[in-house]
Amino acid sequence: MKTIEVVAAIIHHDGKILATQRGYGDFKDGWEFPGGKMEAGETAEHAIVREIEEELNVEIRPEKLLHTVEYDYPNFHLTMHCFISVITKGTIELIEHEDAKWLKPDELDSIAWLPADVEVVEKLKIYLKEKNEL
Ligand SMILES: Nc1nc2c([nH]c(=O)n2[C@@H]2O[C@H](COP(=O)(O)OP(=O)(O)OP(=O)(O)O)[C@@H](O)[C@H]2O)c(=O)[nH]1
Repeated sequence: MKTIEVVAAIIHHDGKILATQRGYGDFKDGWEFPGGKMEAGETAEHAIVREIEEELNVEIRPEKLLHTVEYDYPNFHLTMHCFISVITKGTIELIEHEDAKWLKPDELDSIAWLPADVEVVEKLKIYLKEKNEL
């Protein structure tokens, strides 16, 4: 099975977490962390900054690799590096997504995450609990 390597940003701002809704493809309408596929020769940190600028037109700084999830979808294996990130410049614009929500920590279970993200959300809840934000 082919593997795709993806980076995702868990954007943490004013005590909330950004979730974005896919506007196209097999997982249309599913909720995810914004991001996308790494390019050849690129570091994960570079890839996440590039993807977020392309998708949301903001500059971010990845602060911590929270988790790398490995997940088998029917047609491919996903390796996804998820970075807790902060916005350093700009205001979010939805260039590719159909919707976005800022979730309070206790609202993280209120949306239908993509299958691979469920494990990431569990790790995120542990991280937020350790910071006394949940
Ligand atoms: N960005 C992102 N992708 C995720 C998440 N969870 C998850 O399973 N994925 C999967 O990882 C892949 C991300 O690649 P992508 O965003 O470049 O997907 P795409 O195929 O729509 O992009 P493309 O059309 O530009 O190639 C998709 O298959 C997507 O379903 C997530 O939280 N964020």
